[in-house]
Amino acid sequence: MAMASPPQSAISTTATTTTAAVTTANLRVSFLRPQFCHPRRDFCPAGLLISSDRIWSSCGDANSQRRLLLLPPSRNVRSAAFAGGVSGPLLQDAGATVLVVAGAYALVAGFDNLTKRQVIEQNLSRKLVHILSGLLYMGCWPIFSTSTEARYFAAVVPILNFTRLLVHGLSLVTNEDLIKSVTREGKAEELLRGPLYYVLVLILSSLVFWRESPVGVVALSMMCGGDGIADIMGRRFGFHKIPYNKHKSWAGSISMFVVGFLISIGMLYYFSIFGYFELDWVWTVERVAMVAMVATLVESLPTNGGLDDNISVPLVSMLTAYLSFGI
Ligand SMILES: Nc1ccn([C@@H]2O[C@H](COP(=O)(O)OP(=O)(O)OP(=O)(O)O)[C@@H](O)[C@H]2O)c(=O)n1
Ligand SMILES: C/C(=C\CO)CCC[C@H](C)CCC[C@H](C)CCCC(C)C
Repeated sequence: MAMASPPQSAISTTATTTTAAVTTANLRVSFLRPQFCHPRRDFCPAGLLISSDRIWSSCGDANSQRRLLLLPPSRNVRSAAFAGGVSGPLLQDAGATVLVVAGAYALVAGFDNLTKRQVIEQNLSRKLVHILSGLLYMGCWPIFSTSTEARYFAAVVPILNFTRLLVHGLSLVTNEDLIKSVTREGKAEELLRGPLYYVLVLILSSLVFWRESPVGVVALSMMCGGDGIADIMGRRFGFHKIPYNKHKSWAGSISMFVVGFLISIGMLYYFSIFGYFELDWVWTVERVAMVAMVATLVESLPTNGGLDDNISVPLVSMLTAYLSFGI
């Protein structure tokens, strides 16, 4: 990220002290429009704009459209679980990891059970697992501690699922239940495509963006909620096909745009409640709408069996969100 390089003469003692005290890994971020910038600020060498209680990072020159507010972990961040200092961050993260691993296992087993009992058909089960697993996974992020290592603990869950998919996909171990819940045709090797890419994206998002950036939150919302609903709605109501792709329908794409947009806004609001970032909502709605539009367009394109939606949708969402949000 390009940081403004402020004049050396403008460095204040307060700025230097505060900068030293704050490590990047422990910072929370806020994306605000220029008019939200704190009026009282001095420059420091790292490109951080220091105010009395907040640290601003400039993503360009002084007139840049983007401003990034970095906050040290503080009283503002709410921990959803294991509150209090008794357990310590390590224990909290270990507990949260065990809980989410169990949740992931229960989700897949639960949908397998529903499919076996013929409560829902296999394809609907697969799409509901697609929608719910990523969204619930993201929804669990606040139960991890505010420590630097928290994201690595959280990433353990998709990493374990990655290993599980690999082992079963390569038929090293056979588990018909897993195959039934997450594949289209019930073939083991299918685990090595869509589902594997899906968990890879979860790993990437938690390690790179974590809960501190709207980029990962929006990309996962589009992949899980948007792309998942396009299939469900498209298969049921997709009578009118898109002119350039006879396999996709207006109903699927419009549902993807609307639901992906709403879930993205909902998830951003959810994380802002916990204080991980603050957003100017009018500005955010515009940008999320743009990301949803680009992701929907890319999803609707013919691929001829090429690029999987679980790669194209999150990657293009990340890129668009990165360009529009600024990080
Ligand atoms: N914009 C969209 C997206 C999907 N669909 C419907 O949902 C089905 C599955 O779409 P998609 O998930 O893109 O297909 P595949 O990649 O073949 O399947 P999957 O990703 O689920 O493995 C399509 O055949 C179509 O009926 C649609 O109508 N409009
Ligand atoms: C069917 C899928 C993709 C095809 O488009 C999704 C596959 C999902 C994985 C097998 C399971 C992933 C679990 C998540 C990493 C964690 C979910 C935790 C939550 C608490 C349920």
